Amino acid sequence: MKIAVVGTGYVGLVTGTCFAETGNEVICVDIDQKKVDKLTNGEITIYEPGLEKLFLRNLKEGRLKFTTDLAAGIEEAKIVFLALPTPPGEDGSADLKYVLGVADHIGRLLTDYKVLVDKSTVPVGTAEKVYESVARNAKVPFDVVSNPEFLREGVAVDDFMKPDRVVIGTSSDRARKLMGELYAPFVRSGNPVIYMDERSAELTKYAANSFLATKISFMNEIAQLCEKLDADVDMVRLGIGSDDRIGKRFLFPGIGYGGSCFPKDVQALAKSSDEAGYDFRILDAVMQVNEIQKLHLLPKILRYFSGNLQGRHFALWGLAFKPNTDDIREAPALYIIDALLEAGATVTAFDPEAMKNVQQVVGDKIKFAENQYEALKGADALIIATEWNEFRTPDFLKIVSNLKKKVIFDGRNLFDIRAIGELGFHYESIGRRPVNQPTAVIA
Ligand SMILES: NC(=O)c1ccc[n+]([C@@H]2O[C@H](COP(=O)([O-])OP(=O)(O)OC[C@H]3O[C@@H](n4cnc5c(N)ncnc54)[C@H](O)[C@@H]3O)[C@@H](O)[C@H]2O)c1
Ligand SMILES: O=c1ccn([C@@H]2O[C@H](COP(=O)(O)OP(=O)(O)O[C@H]3O[C@H](CO)[C@@H](O)[C@H](O)[C@H]3O)[C@@H](O)[C@H]2O)c(=O)[nH]1
Repeated sequence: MKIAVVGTGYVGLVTGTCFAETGNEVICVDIDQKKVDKLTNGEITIYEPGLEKLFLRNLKEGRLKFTTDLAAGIEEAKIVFLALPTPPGEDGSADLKYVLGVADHIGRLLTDYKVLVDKSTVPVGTAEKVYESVARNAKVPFDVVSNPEFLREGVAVDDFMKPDRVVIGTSSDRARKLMGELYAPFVRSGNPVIYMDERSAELTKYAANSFLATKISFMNEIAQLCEKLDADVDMVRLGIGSDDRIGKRFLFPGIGYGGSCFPKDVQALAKSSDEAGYDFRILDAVMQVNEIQKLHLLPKILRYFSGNLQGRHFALWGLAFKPNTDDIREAPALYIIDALLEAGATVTAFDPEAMKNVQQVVGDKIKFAENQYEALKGADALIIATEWNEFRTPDFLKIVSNLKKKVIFDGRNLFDIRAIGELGFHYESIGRRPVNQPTAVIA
């Protein structure tokens, strides 16, 4: 089938590549000429494990093309995906200017029936708004479908190729049939395509992200309580996660959720709810807890250094909002850096993929190291903000020989408490007992 994907960012590129991989002819459209040139020349524009191989194969075999020309891009497509940004507006609601702007433009370009698909995360009622924008100028029939995307960065290819479910919101039999054909190769038995109306599909996306964010904030509160009651959150997590009704996943406490989706989507659902005259109390708590959690390590660090970080130097492992991505949007590490600098400390950071992006934001306010061990040189303590695999099993001898003292503040609970205690580290993590708490105040 011939399809077009408008917006070739994270979701657009994964969507286009994966549809090409299942034999479709895909044209991706973007307004960013530089991005389109790079992609056309075989240079991938996002870091996503496993994507480059598929991208290059489909580009080479001619199933995947890129253009800035919307008219040419959609001309022959039966289905046109809109994978455009929906950033938070000033009041927290999703800003639909990109989606509705393109919809308005597409109305003028339609020459035959097409299915237009909202792939972006959009509030309830957007499919109707898109329909109206297109209809203002369209002279041929068309349908608008809501098909929210549930992929996670870092495992996006797997999530797209083997989705837990595909949600398709449409009230048109014609659109339903075409969408069913397109997704047929992706859904295995037990992982269904779920058809519903457009509004329910739109809400499903926000409900999924908000529920997952709620799970995380809930566990972060349990972790806070563990610290107060001298319990261990890892034990509690195992204890509750083995109940199928709760499930093992997304129960990991840490320094809060970040990324381009959870923070903006929880906020947008709260705003939609407000506008609908419903006070969604849980969401307010989820956001408040997350704000507090991002800086949960700071009081621990301050306490260890007797309330004064002036002149202290810290090594920071991890900048991306989670491992296997270079994405730093709403990354907790950025909040920690700001707080440390404000307290008069200095920072040398290392991240396998995200250093370039952070450098663009913070400039020379912090230093960047070539590798994780170089970051430790002369530091008073190591802070861990992202759970990259290479940080999980480090060479502890190298840590000891580079750090000034054996002190680690771990925002992702990477190390076994007993093992790290035996190595003589002062180690503080999230919701677990501190190891080797000094009895004397550190000068
Ligand atoms: N990133 C994720 O993991 C993820 C997962 C699921 C859903 N989503 C949702 O998908 C949507 C897109 O997110 P993203 O992360 O891919 O965004 P992104 O910012 O990475 O990419 C958006 C792309 O759209 C392009 N663009 C902007 N205006 C355009 C126009 N008028 N015509 C053509 N192209 C235009 C930009 O140049 C950019 O390349 C958002 O609604 C987001 O909430 C994102
Ligand atoms: O137990 C957990 C799991 C995750 N996180 C944090 O939660 C954030 C989001 O993680 P994840 O969901 O893996 O990343 P995203 O790529 O942002 O994916 C989410 O947002 C996407 C965009 O909407 C959706 O498509 C995905 O289904 C949804 O998982 C990150 O900061 C993680 O560190 C935790 O703190 N504890």
